[in-house]
Amino acid sequence: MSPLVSALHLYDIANVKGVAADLSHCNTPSQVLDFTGPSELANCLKGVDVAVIPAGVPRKPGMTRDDLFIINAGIVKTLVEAVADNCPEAFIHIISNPVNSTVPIAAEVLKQKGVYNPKKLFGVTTLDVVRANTFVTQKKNLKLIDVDVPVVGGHAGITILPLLSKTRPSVTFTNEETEELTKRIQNAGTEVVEAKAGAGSATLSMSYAAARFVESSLHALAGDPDVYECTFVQSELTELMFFASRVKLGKNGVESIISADLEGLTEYETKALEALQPELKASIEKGIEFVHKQQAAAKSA
Ligand SMILES: NC(=O)C1=CN([C@@H]2O[C@H](COP(=O)(O)OP(=O)(O)OC[C@H]3O[C@@H](n4cnc5c(N)ncnc54)[C@H](O)[C@@H]3O)[C@@H](O)[C@H]2O)C=CC1
Ligand SMILES: O=C([O-])CC(=O)C(=O)O
Repeated sequence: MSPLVSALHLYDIANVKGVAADLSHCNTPSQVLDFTGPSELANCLKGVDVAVIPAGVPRKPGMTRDDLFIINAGIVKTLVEAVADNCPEAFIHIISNPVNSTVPIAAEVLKQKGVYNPKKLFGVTTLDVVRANTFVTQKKNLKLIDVDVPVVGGHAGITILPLLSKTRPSVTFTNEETEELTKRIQNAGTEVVEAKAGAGSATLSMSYAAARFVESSLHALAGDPDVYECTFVQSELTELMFFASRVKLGKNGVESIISADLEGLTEYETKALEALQPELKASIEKGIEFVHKQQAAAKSA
């Protein structure tokens, strides 16, 4: 790995074994980073090319991802402020939920700091693709390495939309299979939360997904011309300000958004795409409003 390309997982580095991380300039042990204060955080962020933010509380059974907003919104805002101040050119990967709102929060913070680059802010939705690929592989007796299902929309419930008709290699599904697989992929996070019965949400699979997305980012930064991932980014694919889709990654972040995935959708996918938009719009607006309210409160204080 080029010394210029370093990745910093802002918290719980042990969770992302396999991520290429250059933490030599940090004073803390690299296994578990426990930032003791803003100056240590600032030191660790200097010169970082990829900053990953997974900090925050996970769900317990019965909660939606949106129920985490009340705690995680402020955490993400604070950490993105630190990224803006110390490594404004970095790719920023937001894992903390609710991703549908925390990414818009991050965008507003970066705008306030005058360093927003929409091509370098990513909501990490890789786990949805990992799950879609796994479940399709199991259902159709394929080889996991061959399968790629684009997952678009957002990262919560019905906003997660696997485009099964666009599966590569080409696979056909009955209506029942499409419905069953779509629901399974949309509910997979909740399935894990319930199985863990209060002990948190997906961690190992998330670590794998985070590592995959960081590795793809490092390849893009290193000049690899063929890097594609699904991610929740500022987008003009729909009327929504942010939308997850396949994107081509390059040295400067998002090089292009792959619009072809939304062409020629099945009737099921078209309806699901329409149905997800009001919920996703509300989550995006909630994130933006949170930052604006905090800004107004700070001004009047
Ligand atoms: N985007 C995705 O696909 C996924 C997102 N998640 C989300 O990732 C987040 C973390 O989940 P887990 O790692 O399982 O939770 P966890 O409880 O195991 O770890 C959270 C970490 O955040 C740290 N933290 C809490 N407040 C902080 C602050 N103010 N500043 C810095 N660090 C702070 C905690 O000390 C802890 O180390 C949750 O919001 C969860 O919903 C989890 C899985 C998948
Ligand atoms: O479901 C959760 O709370 C964690 C998450 O985002 C996922 O596993 O996809």
